[in-house]
Amino acid sequence: MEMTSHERLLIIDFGSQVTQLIARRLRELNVYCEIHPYQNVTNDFLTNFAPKAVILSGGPDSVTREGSPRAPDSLFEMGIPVLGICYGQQTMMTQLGGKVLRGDGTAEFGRAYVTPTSKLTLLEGWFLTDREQVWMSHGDHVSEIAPGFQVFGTSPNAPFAVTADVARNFYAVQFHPEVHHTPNGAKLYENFVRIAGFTGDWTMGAYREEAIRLIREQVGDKQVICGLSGGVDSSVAAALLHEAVGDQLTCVFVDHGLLRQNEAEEVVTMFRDHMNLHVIHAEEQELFLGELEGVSDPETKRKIIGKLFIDVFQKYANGIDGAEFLAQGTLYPDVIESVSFSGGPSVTIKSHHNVGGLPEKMGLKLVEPLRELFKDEVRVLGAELGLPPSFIGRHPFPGPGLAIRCPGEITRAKLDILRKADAVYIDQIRKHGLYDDIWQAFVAILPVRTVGVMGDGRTYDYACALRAVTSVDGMTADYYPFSHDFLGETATRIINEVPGINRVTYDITSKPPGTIEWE
Ligand SMILES: Nc1ncnc2c1ncn2[C@@H]1O[C@H](COP(=O)(O)OP(=O)(O)OP(=O)(O)O)[C@@H](O)[C@H]1O
Ligand SMILES: O=c1[nH]c(=O)c2[nH+]cn([C@@H]3O[C@H](COP(=O)(O)O)[C@@H](O)[C@H]3O)c2[nH]1
Ligand SMILES: NC(=O)CC[C@H](N)C(=O)O
Ligand SMILES: [Mg+2]
Repeated sequence: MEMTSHERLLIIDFGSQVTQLIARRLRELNVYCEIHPYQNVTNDFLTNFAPKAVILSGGPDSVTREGSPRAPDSLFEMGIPVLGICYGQQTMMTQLGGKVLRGDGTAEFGRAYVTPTSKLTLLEGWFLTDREQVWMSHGDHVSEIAPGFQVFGTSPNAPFAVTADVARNFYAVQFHPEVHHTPNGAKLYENFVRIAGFTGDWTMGAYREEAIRLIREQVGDKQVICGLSGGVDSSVAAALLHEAVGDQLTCVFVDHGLLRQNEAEEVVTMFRDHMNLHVIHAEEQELFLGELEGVSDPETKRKIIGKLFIDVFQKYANGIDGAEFLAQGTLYPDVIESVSFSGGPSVTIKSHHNVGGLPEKMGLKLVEPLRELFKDEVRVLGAELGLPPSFIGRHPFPGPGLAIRCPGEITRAKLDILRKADAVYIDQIRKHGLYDDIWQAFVAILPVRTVGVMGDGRTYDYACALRAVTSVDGMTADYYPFSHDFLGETATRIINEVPGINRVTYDITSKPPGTIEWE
């Protein structure tokens, strides 16, 4: 589904680890943008996409290497503003007649300071002092700027830190304005989209209207099955579909035996009684747990679960006359990560069950009305649709559920222990009023047993890890700084209240280098 009527900005991805942050900064400015890997951006693609401006991302390759990626040459003939970042700057210079060198001891990794050398609209409001902190991550450097370009800012190891051809609206910077370590970097994007003439027409109110129209167009008079988990994404997707096609919608809530304590009852009651949705409660515990028996490899678990989800949706669709569509709450980060499946420049970290885990041939056609959105945008849309705050504010819960919080082999006994521990932990978090400060929190049961002493007796039980992170969209995350008192009290409660656990640890890994889930 494409949102064609908005002003569009194109981000050409050269494989930087932080490309999605460029998209985030733009979305915050109410500018619609899409990221596409450089391989896909041909001259024809550019013409069809009709961007109002283009940003070239950073990337791991070196423009000095023969055959390294380039932007399509026609880009520079389109008469639209272009911003090149790091690798993007380097390829722009190379393609427009400048020079880039490798080595020479001018690498910069980490913090650096840029000093302005003349006034530039792109930098307006940026230099609050005589220099700005930026984040650099480059081995190559521009040694000669292209004809038409001028220097507007320098850093000790990047004499061409900010360059521009003002007449053609081409801008090129060596640092990364999209990361938090460039504290005022958002200002550059704000100036860039202003220069390009964006009006900021990307709002959730507009999105709602347009999504409803597109769903109606796509679905016609057919029936839609919606995978409903009770999570934020599928709840918002279901509400949107319900508004669009009314009783042509049937939601299927799959209980795969990997849900949290009381989750099934809560979700089914909420949607049936309070939202008037037609919900099928699919009791498929035996199917999922049976297929997962003896499996301990994380990717194998994910693939099995992804396939079974589709089998189950298909099974229920077969029972409904005219059911041709499957709706899912897939978000933009899921899509970005799935790019690597189609040969994009970045590597696959894990297969999200609803994208990478999908079978190649499917009988049902997908309806994914949230495909362009980040999590925080989905929450705004949910509020717009009138979902209760208790649902909009829920912590995310992954489709594969407790399977990926039980590293190693999954057993029913371990799942029971995990459910109890998780319930105590979340209860603690709520009691201390911390739920809304935390982006996601859960317990993982570890595949080790440890020795303890309780009531003068020896115990030999499982260890568990508590996880709690802060984040905006799950793409990067920090661990939550609980007080020691909170951690101590929670550990005591879990050990006292949950038979089978005798040791509690707190996971203080950020993402990256860790991921949020354990598998
Ligand atoms: N137990 C389930 N039953 C039916 N569909 C599910 C289930 N779990 C996940 N899905 C489907 O997979 C999609 C992706 O799952 P994901 O966990 O990313 O989203 P969510 O559960 O809707 O929201 P959240 O990320 O807040 O948990 C969901 O939107 C939903 O369509
Ligand atoms: O629906 C989902 N299907 C999946 O296969 C999946 N894997 C991870 N997650 C959720 O995604 C966010 C980022 O997780 P990671 O840092 O562990 O990759 C976190 O919010 C995770 O809970 C998933 N959600
Ligand atoms: N972060 C980047 O885009 C790096 C570009 C290029 N690989 C360099 O080392 O200079
Ligand atoms: Mg979920």
